[in-house]
Amino acid sequence: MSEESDDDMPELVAADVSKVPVTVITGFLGAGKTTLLNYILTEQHGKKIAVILNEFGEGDSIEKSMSVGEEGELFEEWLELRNGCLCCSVKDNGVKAIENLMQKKGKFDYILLETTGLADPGPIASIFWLDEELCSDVYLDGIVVMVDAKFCERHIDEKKEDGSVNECQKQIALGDVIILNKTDLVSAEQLSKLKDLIRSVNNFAKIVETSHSNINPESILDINAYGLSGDTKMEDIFTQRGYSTEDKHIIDQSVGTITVQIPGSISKCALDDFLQTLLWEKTIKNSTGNIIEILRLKGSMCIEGSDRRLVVQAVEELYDSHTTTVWEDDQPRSSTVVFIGEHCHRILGSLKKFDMFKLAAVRVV
Ligand SMILES: Nc1nc2c(ncn2[C@@H]2O[C@H](COP(=O)(O)OP(=O)(O)OP(=O)(O)O)[C@@H](O)[C@H]2O)c(=O)[nH]1
Ligand SMILES: [Zn+2]
Repeated sequence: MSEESDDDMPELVAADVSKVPVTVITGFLGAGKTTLLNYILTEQHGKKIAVILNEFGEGDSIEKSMSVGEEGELFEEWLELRNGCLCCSVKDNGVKAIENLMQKKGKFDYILLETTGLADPGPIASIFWLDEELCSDVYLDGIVVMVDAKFCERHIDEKKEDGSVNECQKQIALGDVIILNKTDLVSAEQLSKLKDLIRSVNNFAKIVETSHSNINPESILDINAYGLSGDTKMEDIFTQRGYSTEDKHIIDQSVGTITVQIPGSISKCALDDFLQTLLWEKTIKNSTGNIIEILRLKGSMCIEGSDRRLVVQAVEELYDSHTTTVWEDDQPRSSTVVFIGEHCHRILGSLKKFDMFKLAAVRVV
């Protein structure tokens, strides 16, 4: 055991069988989310899955269908959800839906939640990730983003009047798995170009190509993207996912991914100090003078005085960390941090002002 405070002890959520995983399915209007849920509910996969459709439309209150699939049969119930913009009011509605659902615990072992096409998955993810009451029942397994292979390029490139990041880029940035759907409607060349484009925004997510949302559920369920079982592969990312956008035509978009590796160990204090400046104070600028706005961050850290890795996860301004696996004696000690967000290019100079990044090497993608 390491000698750390209780705060640093691993919350072994993944090992807690009484908790139900939630996968959030997001993606642009008409990308194929409902088709995916229908497909999963009728496939034989040995799981009893509860689906929450959160398609808010016009009107005051909409009846929502919730299906619990059990050995191919569908038990249908109706959940009443109040209407409202998903981004700001999903907390009440989403939590209520899950709470109702939890009374039927035992009848299902997995929850899939479909958001509206225009939703920002950030706030939704934070609810399932960090809401204390809810988190005793469920945990966020990951965010799956459905991308329409035919129209994504147009959406990703859209400029918002206020200059903020558009929904499409935001969704892609927050995706743990990105499903490139409707591949039947594009050529191999278009598909390859689109993949480059997606990689230029989020180079960390797994990309799966499908048509008619026809997917092996294993690629999107139980992915444990919030790393509670120990993200030991993080260190390898720096060398393995060596994708480079050099020589490729990339649109003029500001959201991107960079991976930074720091040899040796760093102090927990220095890490917290950096994360709070980056995520809360938001005062760190890149070399072009633009504030770095993080959408998603993941880190596997080697902390001074600890014999275990510390996994850090952030979604927008929220972050959380927990100790995971033990460092083996022969493993070189290092930390890897993946930043996904706005103005993440050319940030090494700014990072090096923080002690923990003095020795850092960076890979920009
Ligand atoms: N050609 C083609 N059509 C598809 C594919 N996947 C889904 N569709 C069709 O696209 C339309 C939209 O699919 P949905 O599954 O309703 O998409 P959605 O993301 O749930 O849409 P919203 O909830 O309105 O945002 C439907 O008519 C589907 O049949 C595909 O791979 N290829
Ligand atoms: Zn839908």
